[in-house]
Amino acid sequence: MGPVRDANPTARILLAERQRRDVHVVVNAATSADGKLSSRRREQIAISGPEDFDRVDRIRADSDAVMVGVGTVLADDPSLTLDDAERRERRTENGWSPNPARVVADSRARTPTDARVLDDEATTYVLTGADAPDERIDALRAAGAEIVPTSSERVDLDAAVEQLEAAGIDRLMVEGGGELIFSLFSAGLVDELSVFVGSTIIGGRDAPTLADGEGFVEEFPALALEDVERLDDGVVLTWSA
Ligand SMILES: NC(=O)C1=CN([C@@H]2O[C@H](COP(=O)(O)OP(=O)(O)OC[C@H]3O[C@@H](n4cnc5c(N)ncnc54)[C@H](O)[C@@H]3O)[C@@H](O)[C@H]2O)C=CC1
Ligand SMILES: Nc1nc(O)c(N)c(N[C@@H]2O[C@H](COP(=O)(O)O)[C@@H](O)[C@H]2O)n1
Repeated sequence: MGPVRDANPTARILLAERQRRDVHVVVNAATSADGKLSSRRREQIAISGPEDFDRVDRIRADSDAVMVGVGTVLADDPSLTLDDAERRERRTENGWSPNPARVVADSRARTPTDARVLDDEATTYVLTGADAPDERIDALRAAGAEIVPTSSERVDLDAAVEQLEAAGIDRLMVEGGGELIFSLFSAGLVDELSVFVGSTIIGGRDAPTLADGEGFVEEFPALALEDVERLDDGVVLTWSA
């Protein structure tokens, strides 16, 4: 990775940002052939297949925590736990929790108290912003969430990652959605990006894409292509950042 970054001044700036943290951040997502994460109705779509879901499960198993934005919780209600019982067992044998912890970036503490990420299967950290209502924070705490407060309107991802690191999270997998992924690139926090690109077109200017947010206009994060793999009816592309 070193020589690739050194050859690129933009990457050098991002590297300087990233060196402040030791947490390794791996972003993983599935997109349609036209780069969409889901339809404009924000309904979860089966973009990939069983081989890719197994690959996702493997990355989860190797992670200390799996993170999503609250938009994904509200749209998909994911569990973010491991499907494969043997992987859970192996983690336990290694002295880890059976499932990785879960992390939700949720500025205003909108995560529903009956969301699957708040079940008893794993520790769940909810990262909040300065404007999160106290009663919502109390409700999430009562539902079992560990609140990680930050002091900006949207979650200050740099500060939040620092707090997660202090809680023992060294390897953080991020599963989306597009708003959160853009912000992580913007903060220079991404180390690795894996995208399953499927063989379907979703279309729609309002459908979420891999990196939404405001978009970059001057400096664009540079990636180095590390691997290309055929899987299911698509391809997995892996870059280092
Ligand atoms: N195909 C795939 O691999 C995946 C698809 N998705 C899809 O993505 C869509 C959800 O994506 P989005 O709407 O983009 O929501 P998101 O999951 O990126 O969450 C965005 C929300 O997170 C909160 N947030 C707090 N701090 C933030 C920060 N610093 N930066 C950005 N957001 C911050 C805000 O409330 C913001 O509205 C759903 O349709 C879901 O189905 C989600 C995950 C994976
Ligand atoms: N890798 C992948 N392939 C697809 O085809 C998808 N639709 C998604 N979506 C995301 O996967 C997460 C599901 O989590 P659980 O299995 O419920 O734990 C969720 O975040 C979806 O948005 N991913």
